[in-house]
Amino acid sequence: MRFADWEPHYTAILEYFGFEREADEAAARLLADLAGGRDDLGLLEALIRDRPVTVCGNAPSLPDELGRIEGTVLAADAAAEVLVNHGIRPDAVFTDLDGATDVFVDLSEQGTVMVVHAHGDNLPLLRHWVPRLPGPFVATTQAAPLPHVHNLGGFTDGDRAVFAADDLGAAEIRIVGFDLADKNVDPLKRGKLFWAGELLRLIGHDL
Ligand SMILES: Nc1ncnc2c1ncn2[C@@H]1O[C@H](COP(=O)(O)OP(=O)(O)OP(=O)(O)O)[C@@H](O)[C@H]1O
Ligand SMILES: Nc1nc2c(c(=O)[nH]1)N=C(CO)CN2
Repeated sequence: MRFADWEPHYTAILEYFGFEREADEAAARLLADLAGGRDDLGLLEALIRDRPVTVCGNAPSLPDELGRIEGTVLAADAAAEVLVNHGIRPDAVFTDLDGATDVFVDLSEQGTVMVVHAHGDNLPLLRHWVPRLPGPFVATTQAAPLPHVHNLGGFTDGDRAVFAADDLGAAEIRIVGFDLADKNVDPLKRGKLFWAGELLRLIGHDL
């Protein structure tokens, strides 16, 4: 999605949550510095283009849906750990790092593409984790893109993975481990899941 098409949705999200665009922009600049020019978007695209892709969210239903996974596996944040615990190494992990553990470092060492998202509320996490991830790396922002910091559209880790699969030409996108009506989450998370649903509908996924 072009930034001009994404921007109205982004502005609405900033307003809804009271997030600051300037803070997101500062985070994107920090991530650009920390990444030091690493940019494996081409590798991510090669994993996705013309292939069936499964995006795994971290709803409590994920373990029961593992049998539906096929093709390239994109994990949303802590869903990666659930997959690893069931013997599945994701091809890429989309993360703002709030679910990061040393499992992410192991995955990075094994060649999983880490798609790390900068926003105004994760600067300390970026500083902590980015230097510890040695493998393939893609930097993303929800604000205007910078050189080597991409904006493929989307907001939460899960819907951003679906936007990336869509943008990078997946042959088919299967979505598992998403429960956007989950009541066992705090109000902030409920708002994020609401927006995930709105954004996914925009690109033809009505969950
Ligand atoms: N019921 C659910 N609970 C949690 N995550 C869900 C759910 N349904 C779908 N997801 C997707 O799974 C992603 C990863 O979930 P995780 O629990 O790791 O959330 P998170 O790190 O708090 O995510 P985010 O920071 O994007 O809100 C979420 O970003 C969301 O897109
Ligand atoms: N500023 C800001 N941006 C975000 C945040 C957040 O908590 N703060 N959380 C996200 C996904 O959970 C995505 N983007």
